[in-house]
Amino acid sequence: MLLERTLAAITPADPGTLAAALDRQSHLTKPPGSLGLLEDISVQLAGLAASCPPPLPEPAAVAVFAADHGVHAQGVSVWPQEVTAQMVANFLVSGAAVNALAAQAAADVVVVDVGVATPVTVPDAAPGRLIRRPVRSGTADMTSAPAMTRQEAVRALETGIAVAAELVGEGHRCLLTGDMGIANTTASAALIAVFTGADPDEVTGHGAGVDENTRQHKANVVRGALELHRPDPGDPVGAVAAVGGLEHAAIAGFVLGAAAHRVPVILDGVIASSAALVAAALAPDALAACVAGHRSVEPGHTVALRHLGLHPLVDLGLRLGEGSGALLALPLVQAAVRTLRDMATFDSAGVAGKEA
Ligand SMILES: O=C(O)c1ccc[n+]([C@@H]2O[C@H](COP(=O)([O-])O)[C@@H](O)[C@H]2O)c1
Ligand SMILES: Cc1cc2nc[nH]c2cc1C
Repeated sequence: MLLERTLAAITPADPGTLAAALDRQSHLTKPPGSLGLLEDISVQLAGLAASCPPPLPEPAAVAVFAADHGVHAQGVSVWPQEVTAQMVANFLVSGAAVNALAAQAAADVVVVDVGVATPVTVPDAAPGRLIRRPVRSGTADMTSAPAMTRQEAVRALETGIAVAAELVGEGHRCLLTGDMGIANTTASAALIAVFTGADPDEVTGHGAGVDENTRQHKANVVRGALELHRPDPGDPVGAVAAVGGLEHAAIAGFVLGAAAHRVPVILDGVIASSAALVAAALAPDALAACVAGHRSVEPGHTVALRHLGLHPLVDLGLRLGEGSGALLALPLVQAAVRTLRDMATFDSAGVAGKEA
């Protein structure tokens, strides 16, 4: 099975290359540590590629995984479910934030329908790329049934793995996660509560704009679903099937696929990080490929990042999704590799080192 083969292919960063990259960083013409997180990212990517310096993470592609959520029926979002399909159409005509930010960062955009509930109307001659791999038409309402079956969760995971393989096969050397799914911050909060042990109230936020009363209702919806299914963090497929979303499972697979190909993957916001919790529970070494693009204002995102041990590159008060925060971080990840690759050492530049 593709999932099992992918998990078996994920191995830790190369320790010798990590050491070589750390050593090179300490000889570059700057006070050691002065490039902050960029130094850490450059060392991480060297270890991932087992090459110092690592290849530049370009060209890049963002995959926007789109799906719908049965839990929408509980009144957890202020937006109608049809917006998911309508935004997919908008991505395909380049009208969304992801398109503008991808153009700025020179990244390709692919949209993957893993379970949009409303038929997607693709405008004539739309320039965008849509991969149609629906696993089912939206999830079931997690407050009364598992969101999906285990088999469906595996199919969504394997769809994400296959999309990562496709993009790497085309020559992409940096993958970015994106998501679109009305009500998906509810499923994200549920997953974060499962994998971090946090209380639902602590990890449930305002999503795409619910008021405080609705946020509290949303936290209670999450609490009810967790009491009903009692998802086990030791069974990540079962957990994502019970309270996750099709895009969450697909993004988890996308992360695993990137890690198996030893290509970095820049995570977007709270949806991506909740999916990364699933991926890391399946294969902890997948984290060697993960970079946190940004910190979303959604409270569960901070909790998930802390649990994953990831440090977000930018913190701009974003709460959009679509891959927006990952795209804004992409030039920073590329810059990190350039510093390790292109800077002179104290020796080569004839710059005096620190005094003893
Ligand atoms: O990326 C984030 O952290 C993020 C935070 C809040 C909302 N969103 C986006 O908003 C949608 C979900 O919001 P909601 O309120 O319907 O759950 C979905 O399409 C997400 O991409 C995304
Ligand atoms: C308009 C809109 C655009 C989005 N993009 C990602 N999530 C979204 C949610 C809404 C509501």
